[in-house]
Amino acid sequence: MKLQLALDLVNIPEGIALVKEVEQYIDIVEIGTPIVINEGLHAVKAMKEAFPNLQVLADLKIMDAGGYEIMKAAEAGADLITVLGATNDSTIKGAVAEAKKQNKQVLVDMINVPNLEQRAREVDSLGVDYICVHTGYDLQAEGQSPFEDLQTIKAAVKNAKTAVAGGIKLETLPEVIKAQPDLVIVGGGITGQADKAKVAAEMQRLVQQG
Ligand SMILES: O=C([C@H](O)CO)[C@H](O)[C@H](O)COP(=O)(O)O
Repeated sequence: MKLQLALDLVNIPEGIALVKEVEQYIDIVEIGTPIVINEGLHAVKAMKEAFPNLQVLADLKIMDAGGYEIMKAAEAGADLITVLGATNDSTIKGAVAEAKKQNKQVLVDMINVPNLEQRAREVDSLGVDYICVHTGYDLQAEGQSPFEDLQTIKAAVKNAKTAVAGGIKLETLPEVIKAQPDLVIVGGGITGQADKAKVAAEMQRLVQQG
């Protein structure tokens, strides 16, 4: 099981400073969608240059032009790129084909997919690397969480690895780990803490313990 730190509400220098605090406790650093919107793919390039030993995920949430957008993220140095499960199969197939060519990985974000079980099975047959359940900020604010959805995809997905994101905190991490995802994605649960290194270290301990 791996731990991914999601950076969302920071600029490039703030993001690099933050990762320096927790670098040894994480496997993957995510350049979140808000950063890509603010700073472009330069943020991915800057993070990869600053931390060549970490994997960098570009949270592009690709909805169309799958092959082209994967190619651009790969050029910037991304190791993993997100595509939305809500899009059509052609976009996902194009993304997967380009990612394989570039030796990169595709994480499909199932945010707001209504027929989760059925769509997870379909997406799983398209050769993607990860299928991720995700409760976004707006539904987190309404009290929702991704924990039940994680059980659903764990039962449905046979080929891809599974991932979970959305409001995970140190207190809720043991519940998440019980469902045995391959990847746990944490943003505010680390970035919003006063002692980020302490929380990240404890999260790493729990995740590695499985
Ligand atoms: O993907 C995310 C969100 O949609 C903003 O782009 C976050 O990175 C993801 O939800 C993880 O962050 P937390 O919910 O703060 O753990």
